Amino acid sequence: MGETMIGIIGGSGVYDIDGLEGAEWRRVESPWGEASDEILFGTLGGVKMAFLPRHGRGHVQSPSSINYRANIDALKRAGVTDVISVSACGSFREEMAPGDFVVVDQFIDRTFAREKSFFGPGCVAHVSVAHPTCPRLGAAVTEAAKAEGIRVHRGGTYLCMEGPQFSSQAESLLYREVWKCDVVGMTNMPEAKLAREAELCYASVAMITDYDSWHPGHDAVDVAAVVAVLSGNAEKARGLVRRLPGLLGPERAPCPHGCDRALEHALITAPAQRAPALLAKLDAVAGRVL
Ligand SMILES: CSC[C@H]1O[C@H](OP(=O)(O)O)[C@H](O)[C@@H]1O
Ligand SMILES: Nc1ncnc2[nH]cnc12
Repeated sequence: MGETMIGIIGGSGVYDIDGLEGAEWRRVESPWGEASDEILFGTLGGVKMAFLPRHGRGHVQSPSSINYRANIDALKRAGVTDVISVSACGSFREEMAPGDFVVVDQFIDRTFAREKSFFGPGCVAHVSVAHPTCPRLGAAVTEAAKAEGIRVHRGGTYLCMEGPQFSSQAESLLYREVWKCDVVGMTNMPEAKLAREAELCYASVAMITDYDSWHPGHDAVDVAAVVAVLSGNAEKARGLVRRLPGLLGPERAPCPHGCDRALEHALITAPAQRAPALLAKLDAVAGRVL
């Protein structure tokens, strides 16, 4: 039995969390470069917490400039076991209205200008992302949202676009009507894939801010519309986070879905052929199996 450390990745509008005992911002060095910001450490209800603002305090990183590898590596290196992302998203469903939360369970990755793996020449690995989110964590997040009185939908497909521009109406209709996606954002990929490579449980909460640009009864999304809904959503997200320690507890059993053993059969490079420089960088992410 290990110790739980809950990692929260805060998206647009969520640049800190409150109520942590012994709260302290600390930089975590990573061989993968600079994380988006320092990490806020502390405890909540006796459970260790680590909070990282995805875009940095003051929102300085764009979806394409975020160093997702450094962020996930820094969280893993700091001892995080479970990662919960809270993200501002557009909705493709009438019933997933601005102000609602959606506990995402699937992704379509349309990003193309990001580093997507910790592995590569000298140490090749292929993890499964058939089920990219952890159902145990998703259940806890759903329960936390319900306990906070948030309108929450369990399950949904998140279309991750490169951005930074919002979608054209034709893209919005394609994602909604042909691909049957539920929400759209710019950041959960490759974050979720990297969390899986790092053997971290990952859940994602989409905080709906708008109807993107498909809805005949609503203007196409812009930042002003997102920000108008964001502050209320951010308060709800903080309430949700405060409920998590009570639901997850300080002691952590192995993940029943195997997220924490994702690398068990993923490495394919022959041990004698593995590149020492890459292995050194993989110490936190893959040290368990190397
Ligand atoms: C400010 S609107 C677009 C911006 O908001 C979302 O960020 P996050 O996923 O970190 O909450 C979206 O992905 C874009 O980065
Ligand atoms: N409509 C939208 N598209 C992409 N990212 C978003 N973040 C919030 N709303 C969004």
